[in-house]
Amino acid sequence: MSTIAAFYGGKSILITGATGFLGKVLMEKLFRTSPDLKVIYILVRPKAGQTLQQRVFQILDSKLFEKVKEVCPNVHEKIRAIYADLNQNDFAISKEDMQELLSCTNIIFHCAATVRFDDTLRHAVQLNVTATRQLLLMASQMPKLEAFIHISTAYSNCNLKHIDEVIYPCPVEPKKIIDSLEWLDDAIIDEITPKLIRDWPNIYTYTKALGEMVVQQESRNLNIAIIRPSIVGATWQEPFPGWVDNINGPNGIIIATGKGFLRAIKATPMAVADVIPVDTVVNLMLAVGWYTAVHRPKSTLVYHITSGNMNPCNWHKMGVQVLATFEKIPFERPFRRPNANFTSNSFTSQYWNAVSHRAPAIIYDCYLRLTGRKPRMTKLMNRLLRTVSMLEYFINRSWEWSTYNTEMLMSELSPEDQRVFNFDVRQLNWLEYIENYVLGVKKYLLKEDMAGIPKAKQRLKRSCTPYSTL
Ligand SMILES: CCCCCCCCCCCCCCCCCCCCCCCC(=O)SCCNC(=O)CCNC(=O)[C@H](O)C(C)(C)COP(=O)(O)OP(=O)(O)OC[C@H]1O[C@@H](n2cnc3c(N)ncnc32)[C@H](O)[C@@H]1OP(=O)(O)O
Ligand SMILES: NC(=O)C1=CN([C@@H]2O[C@H](COP(=O)(O)OP(=O)(O)OC[C@H]3O[C@@H](n4cnc5c(N)ncnc54)[C@H](OP(=O)(O)O)[C@@H]3O)[C@@H](O)[C@H]2O)C=CC1
Repeated sequence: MSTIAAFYGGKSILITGATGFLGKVLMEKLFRTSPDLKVIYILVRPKAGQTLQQRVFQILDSKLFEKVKEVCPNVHEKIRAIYADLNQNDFAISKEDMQELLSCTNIIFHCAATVRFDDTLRHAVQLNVTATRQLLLMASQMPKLEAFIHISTAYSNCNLKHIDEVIYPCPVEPKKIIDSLEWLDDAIIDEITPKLIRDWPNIYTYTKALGEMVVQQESRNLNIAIIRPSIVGATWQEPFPGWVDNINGPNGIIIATGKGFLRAIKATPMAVADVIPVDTVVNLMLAVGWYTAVHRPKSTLVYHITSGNMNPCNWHKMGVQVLATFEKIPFERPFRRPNANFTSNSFTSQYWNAVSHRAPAIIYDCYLRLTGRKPRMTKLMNRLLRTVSMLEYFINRSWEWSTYNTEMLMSELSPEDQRVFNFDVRQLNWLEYIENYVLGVKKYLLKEDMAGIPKAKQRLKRSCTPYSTL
């Protein structure tokens, strides 16, 4: 019997960000391995015209939860969705709900965040910093709380090259920033943002660093741990390979390349592609929750969950395998035959953008106009190139993350826990993982029918553009 799975039995667990990519996989694993847990409280806001209940039903009815329904048939009764907006005071939680959360919660997993690179400083601070402070305040009033697990990112200190499992101080105190955002108007905030974020590449990574500082400052006597994943990718093994549900990180690039929109990118081929499967991250989170609650380390431990130092893959290898997979399982109705070039030279990159991206988009829009249709390709291409430019920082550099705490934790697990909550990324076979990843993007994101593959392959054979060697 797994010690970790048994630990979560009978527990009341509070998850923020449960409707997000990581949150869903976390809930799935919890229900599957500890079906006797008492309840999972999730803080949810209504969204896109859906009520809280509709959002929960949609998640539980998805393919991701198919196995859970076999193991835990009463899963619907074990999820308690609580109306909450983390942007508001006290999260706009009702008094009764707040009372229940304060008196019953045993473990908190704080996953909610804005992960947009282009968010406003005001909104990103509100969600990634102030809301974290507010949640810690709530946690300090929970008599039954055993552990508070805060999810950060391995890139919260990406202004450094070597990153240890410690909390680094930020140049400006989070409290000062929170206070000043209360009275500064948006125009002034926009003006001072570059000065504040200094050598961080975007507001997201900067506010995640501030969030960690808040955790350190407001930890009181709580049992806290911080987890820093690198680029979270599709599932590796559980509940099945290749599950993915948003267009963040590599996902959007895989779609754009597979559909033939994107054919060149400014990337350093030998830079480490530090992708980490989402199920690996979740396994570590659950192991950390157990360890923090049971072993009560004296200080807040930081855990890196990255792939680069244990089992490195680079962008070249990843790109080659992604392209090879498009040959076997092409996406439907591509704009052009998928092709790819990596260049680390800015001039060459601009050349490719003009010749291989903007010009074909303009020509295609002319064709649409001539045939009486609305032009759309130039707009789409501009948006895509803007997205790519925001990711460039991360695909042209490599970082070294130390993983002493993560390795220590692995050695603390029983053989059974090492199997059930496997976060040993050395066992990952990249070629197999990437193939499943691309297949997952096709199935779960693009929702393309696998029966269409032979036809798509035939179409690909007829197009003559050769693949580049990257
Ligand atoms: C050609 C060469 C390639 C050759 C090789 C082949 C591929 C090889 C694979 C390798 C790829 C290499 C690139 C990988 C780069 C990875 C770097 C990642 C770095 C991460 C570092 C930090 C990690 C983290 O800690 S956090 C997670 C990362 N966060 C993000 O990734 C967020 C980044 N995104 C943004 O900030 C924004 O989305 C932005 C600014 C990029 C774009 O904003 P914009 O306003 O233009 O668009 P959106 O509003 O976001 O959406 C556009 C469009 O999509 C719809 N949409 C949004 N979300 C979803 C969803 N979940 N599912 C489905 N659809 C979604 C949205 O509704 C919009 O549609 P409309 O119809 O237009 O409304
Ligand atoms: N994905 C990645 O590559 C990486 C992610 N991380 C970290 O992991 C965590 C989870 O990321 P991920 O799952 O990818 O992100 P998602 O964007 O998929 O999920 C974000 C979650 O936060 C919730 N949320 C956002 N704003 C509010 C609000 N005002 N009130 C209530 N809930 C809100 C969202 O709810 P809603 O559904 O209503 O929008 C959603 O559930 C984050 O802390 C992120 O920084 C770290 C490294 C890499």
